Amino acid sequence: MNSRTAPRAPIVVLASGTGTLLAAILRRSQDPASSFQIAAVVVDRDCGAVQIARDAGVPVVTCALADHPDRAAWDRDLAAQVSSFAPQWIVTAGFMKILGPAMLAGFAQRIVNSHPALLPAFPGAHGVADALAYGVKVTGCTVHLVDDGVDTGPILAQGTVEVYPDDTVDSLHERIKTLERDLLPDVVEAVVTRGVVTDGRKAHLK
Ligand SMILES: Nc1nc2c(c(=O)[nH]1)N[C@@H](CN(C=O)c1ccc(C(=O)N[C@@H](CCC(=O)O)C(=O)O)cc1)CN2
Ligand SMILES: NCC(=O)N[C@@H]1O[C@H](COP(=O)([O-])[O-])[C@@H](O)[C@H]1O
Repeated sequence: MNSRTAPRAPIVVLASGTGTLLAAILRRSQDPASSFQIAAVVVDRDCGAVQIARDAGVPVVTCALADHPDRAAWDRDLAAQVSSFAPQWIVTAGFMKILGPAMLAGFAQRIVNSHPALLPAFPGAHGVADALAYGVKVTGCTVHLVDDGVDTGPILAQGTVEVYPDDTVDSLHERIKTLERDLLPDVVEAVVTRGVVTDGRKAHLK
């Protein structure tokens, strides 16, 4: 049985949804061979991710936009809360808020997001519905670095999913999530252990 002696890199996961991507990252972190640990889960609303974190004994912080006077104050508070856990990397796993200047300055090039479409196609909060409505035959997911745009950051990995004629948003999204639950933990392990080289728009795992 591999038993790590090296300290595990702390990461913070941001979530807003059912939390199945968080659960996948959590499972990977609990593998004796993994190189990272989840120091905290930060949510912007009450959601399924909260109970998943609590059941695993992971600290949960809620930072809701409605609890702040404006978006900039929310962004600053979010950055302060995340910083308090001294993470090496941040992962947005179904986090449904666009991060602002405070978060991006505080963690430049250290935020990884998983998006349920093949970027640059179908960015935004409704990527699966937009791809289905467009009539694409193939879609998928994209794991990328987060920048000041919306889903415009350098791409680290992608996976493809065939679209079936009878697909609904839910059936297609579930197949995409199945892909993400493998790809995102793989990328997290890779960025923690190998790091990332960026060259303009392009990014490569070392
Ligand atoms: N600065 C960035 N922040 C975030 C990015 C990013 O690429 N740059 N990715 C998102 C995740 N995401 C897509 O993968 C995404 C999530 C939400 C939205 C959005 O339009 N949110 C609205 C509110 C929607 C809601 O509350 O339901 C908003 O923030 O006003 C776009 C893309 C994580 N953050
Ligand atoms: N644009 C952001 C976005 O749509 N993110 C998507 O939210 C889902 C979260 O699933 P989960 O709540 O089951 O982990 C994932 O499919 C992720 O790609």
